[in-house]
Amino acid sequence: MVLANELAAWHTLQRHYDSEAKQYIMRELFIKDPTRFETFSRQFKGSLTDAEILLDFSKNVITQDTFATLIQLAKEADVEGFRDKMFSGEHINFTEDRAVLHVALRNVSNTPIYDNGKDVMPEVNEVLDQIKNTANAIGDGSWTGYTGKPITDIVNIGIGGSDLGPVMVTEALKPYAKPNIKTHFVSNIDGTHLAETLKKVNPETTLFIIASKTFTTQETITNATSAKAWFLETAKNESHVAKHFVAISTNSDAVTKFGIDPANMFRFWDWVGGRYSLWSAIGLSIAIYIGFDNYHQLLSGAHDMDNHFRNAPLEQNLPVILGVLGVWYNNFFGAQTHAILPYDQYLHRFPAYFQQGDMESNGKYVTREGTTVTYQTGPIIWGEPGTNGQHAFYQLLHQGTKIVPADFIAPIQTHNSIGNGKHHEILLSNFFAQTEALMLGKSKEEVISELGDISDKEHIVPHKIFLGNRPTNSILVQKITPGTLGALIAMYEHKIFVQGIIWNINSFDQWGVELGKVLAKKILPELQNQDVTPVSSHDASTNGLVNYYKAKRN
Ligand SMILES: O=P(O)(O)OC[C@H]1O[C@](O)(CO)[C@@H](O)[C@@H]1O
Repeated sequence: MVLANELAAWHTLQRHYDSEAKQYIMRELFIKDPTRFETFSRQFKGSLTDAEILLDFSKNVITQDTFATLIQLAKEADVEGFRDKMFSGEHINFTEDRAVLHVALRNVSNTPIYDNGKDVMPEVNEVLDQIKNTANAIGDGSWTGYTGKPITDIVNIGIGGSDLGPVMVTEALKPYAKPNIKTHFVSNIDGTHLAETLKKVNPETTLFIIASKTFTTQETITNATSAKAWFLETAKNESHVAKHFVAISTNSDAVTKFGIDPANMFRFWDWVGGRYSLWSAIGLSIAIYIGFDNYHQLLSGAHDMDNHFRNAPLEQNLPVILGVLGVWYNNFFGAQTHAILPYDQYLHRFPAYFQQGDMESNGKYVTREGTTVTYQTGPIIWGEPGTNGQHAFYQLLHQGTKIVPADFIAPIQTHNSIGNGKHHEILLSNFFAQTEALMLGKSKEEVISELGDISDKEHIVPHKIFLGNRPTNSILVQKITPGTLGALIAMYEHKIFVQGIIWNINSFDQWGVELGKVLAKKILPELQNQDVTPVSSHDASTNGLVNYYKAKRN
């Protein structure tokens, strides 16, 4: 595979950008083409769930030529070929020699999917049954604690992909929560996270889910060990652990060594990347919280989107469209970041979830061939829910010096139609107004005509001008249901896939998180050592910081 910027379509895009596209003014493009919304919007409708998504990408700095060439870029990068390799279990995560098969976990149509010649579906379904049985037993109160009381609280202990997905989804699907179960999440090694959670729960009625693909992650194992010690302070007897601790992992030896009964282990496989693992048993807390049927809808919504990604022509394909538009701004306009702005309070962790999903996948400078890229790769992902973001950072979006392409996401129907729907209409009026304002801007003439007599106000005119022409996608869904959420998440996962293929990087490993972990393990014994002799094994700054800490800590 050649570098992305060696592809013919990339050169065409560069010429197109230099010669005309960088001067495109969206408000003029809209005047020229009254059908621009119809040309640049697509609809997705799930067949297994109620998921419906409208993607309006007409407020982008593109023409039909731009769009056709962006799609051509995806073709030349062989997005379709790599997509098919992913679905057929090829080891496209070649640095770890692994298949990338999170799609198998939501393959509710149950067609065979192979890894190393073996159909993975029977094992996937076995674990799915185990999830179902556990979620049902906790939901109906038949899973009881060591004193015979039903479980009322779930504490998921995990970090990164073993935390962010369940946190985001349980927040997003709160309207579907079972009334008798509360969920809590402990991820940070900072003891405060565990301590504050333990204050809220009772050992007799709490189930701890230890979620770790590797079961070696320092934060998770330390938190799990402290949680077990806390539990045993009251329960006293080790044999009670079986009713209160389950594990989700690929590492059964480490789970057994930790003291969790193998019967209480939910397995998953090395072909599930951590940041794609909410579809595996890592989603157990979700299934317990919203019930298995809703959890199944979540998987089905994602499966619908998988089918769309596999089968829709590229120019109709939502993940492909989002992917190539991101490349357009990242690589031709020099955008450094991409904002995800959900106009739905339930989606308040959606941007944080895709910080890992996107940045751990595509934050890489080495190509699949091991050379250094000569172009930008993954953007910085960030965002907050609307309208809070408006009152915080939108000033920069509207009048700052940086280009920030943004996705605006909103549901047509709210779960909370309080005030006779007034809140939701105000929310949506802001959703529509923001993308309009970002695109249109406000000219000098408009400012002057608004101000009327400007004789004593001329100096403020420049401050009130909005240049506009700031690109956004509007993503309208019918309602945040389990099916819709599943489809939305899968849409973004595949968008990340498309971009990784175009940039010719491996989106499925994460070597970049290792170095800091290794150095922390070297520093820990130096902190544990009470010897006051200053450390000198690091650079001057790190020595200085460690020694300052050691001198001041007592
Ligand atoms: O599930 P584990 O093995 O505890 O890993 C947690 C997280 O740590 C990482 O490996 C990197 O920090 C993530 O990819 C992963 O989601």
